[in-house]
Amino acid sequence: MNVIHISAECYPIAKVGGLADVVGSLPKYQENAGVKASVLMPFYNNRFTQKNEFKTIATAEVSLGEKTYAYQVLALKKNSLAVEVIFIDIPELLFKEYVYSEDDTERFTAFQIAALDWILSLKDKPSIIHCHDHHTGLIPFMLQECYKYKALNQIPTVLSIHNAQYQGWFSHEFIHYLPAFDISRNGLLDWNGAINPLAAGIKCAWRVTTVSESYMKELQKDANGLELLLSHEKDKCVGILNGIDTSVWNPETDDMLTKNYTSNNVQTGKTANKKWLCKEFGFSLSKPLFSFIGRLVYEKSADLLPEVIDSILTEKNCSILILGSGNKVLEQQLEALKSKHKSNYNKCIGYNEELSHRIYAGSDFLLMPSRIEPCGLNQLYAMQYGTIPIVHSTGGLKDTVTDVKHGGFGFRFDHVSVENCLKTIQRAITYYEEVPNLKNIRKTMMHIDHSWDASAKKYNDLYKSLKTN
Ligand SMILES: Nc1ncnc2c1ncn2[C@@H]1O[C@H](COP(=O)(O)OP(=O)(O)O[C@H]2O[C@H](CO)[C@@H](O)[C@H](O)[C@H]2O)[C@@H](O)[C@H]1O
Repeated sequence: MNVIHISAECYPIAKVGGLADVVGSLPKYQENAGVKASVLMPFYNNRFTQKNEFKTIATAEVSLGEKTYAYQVLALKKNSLAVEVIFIDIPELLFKEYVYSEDDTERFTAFQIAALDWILSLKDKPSIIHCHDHHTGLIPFMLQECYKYKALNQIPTVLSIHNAQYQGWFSHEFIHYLPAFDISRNGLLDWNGAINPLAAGIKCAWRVTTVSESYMKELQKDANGLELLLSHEKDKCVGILNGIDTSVWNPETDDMLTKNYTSNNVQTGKTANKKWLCKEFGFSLSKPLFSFIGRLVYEKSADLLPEVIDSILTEKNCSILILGSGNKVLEQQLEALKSKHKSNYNKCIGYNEELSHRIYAGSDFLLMPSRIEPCGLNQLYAMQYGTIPIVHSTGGLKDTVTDVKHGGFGFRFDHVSVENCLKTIQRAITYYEEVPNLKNIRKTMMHIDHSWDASAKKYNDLYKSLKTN
């Protein structure tokens, strides 16, 4: 059995967020569990593509309405990645520095058509096509409905929803971008009067997965307009919790850290990493350090951060560090707070992979007040590095973090508000001050197996249940 994952992001090639981490790691673990896995993604103009050499394995053209774009299918000359990755290079559309841009309808529609044209040309076809998020949501529809893909329509499709907030909507006036199909079937593309690639994927994929069980249930009540569809299709939906790549996220071997450590020397290891952060960002080593890493958007409750930071630092004895980018007004507010809280607040506005590893290792607590968190990887990385997560009880956060008051290893609160964030941070500060040694809770967290082993097997079993021949 062989699966091809089709995705806009894949770590370490192109990463905006957690989607890249999943597509960069799940296939490796699937291979270990006996299913051959590869990745098909766009060819961007970024550090990875500049630093590596590629060979052309096919050339062709893709049409979007009246326009035609030449493209190549590329593979790495020397593959140092754990799985095979194939690239669709449409220079006029996809070859940009950043993964996403304003013309994503054209970019990702062309990418999906080129991807299927290439699969159609293969002698050995994949046994499963696994799509990720709305950027690849048209694929299950096209396989099922477009005349030219008839030869592929017995290949089972799986669509994973990493984030249902983004759906890739575009107007019906662009329906001619898609290869020919029976137009009376265009209702499959529609949701609320627009072409909705995520909705089309949910309707047409053989199975739909969400990245945690709780998120699957939540989507039936709150899915940015798709609630009805998701409750209607619930029998083909399954929640499979994300894992983490322990060859990348491992404090014992992570070469981005100041000092490597295991659960046996977690205290000294974390202190050495905290010292580096405190020196770099001007904090006192003796105060508990709370960090936030992520996209500065509403789903992550990033809009609450300025008020939370200002209140907590006016009253309490702790330090706060923010790493993220997103909403520009919020970025400015977070910048401005620095002049008021010089010695115990700092921020890095931008994207910095290495710093994120150092923050997971050197912080005492990681803040994740997300309003919506389909799975969340940050809390898993934090726990892997012995850092205590503070989370809103939602989605995957609810499925992976148990509160200390129930014998667990984190702090949870139920409703998102500045007040509840503050109360929970206060609870964590008291815990930090009163529990003489956080070693035990850190050790407990570090011993939990968050690797992909169990979940990769669940995906493989799901594929096997869909096999048609
Ligand atoms: N400024 C920055 N600098 C460096 N690194 C940064 C960064 N901002 C974010 N990151 C990194 O990006 C990743 C974020 O992953 P998450 O899964 O927590 O959220 P995201 O919303 O992107 O993913 C969506 O998809 C994933 C995967 O399914 C789900 O877990 C999640 O709930 C869903 O919202 C982590 O690796 C984090 O360290």
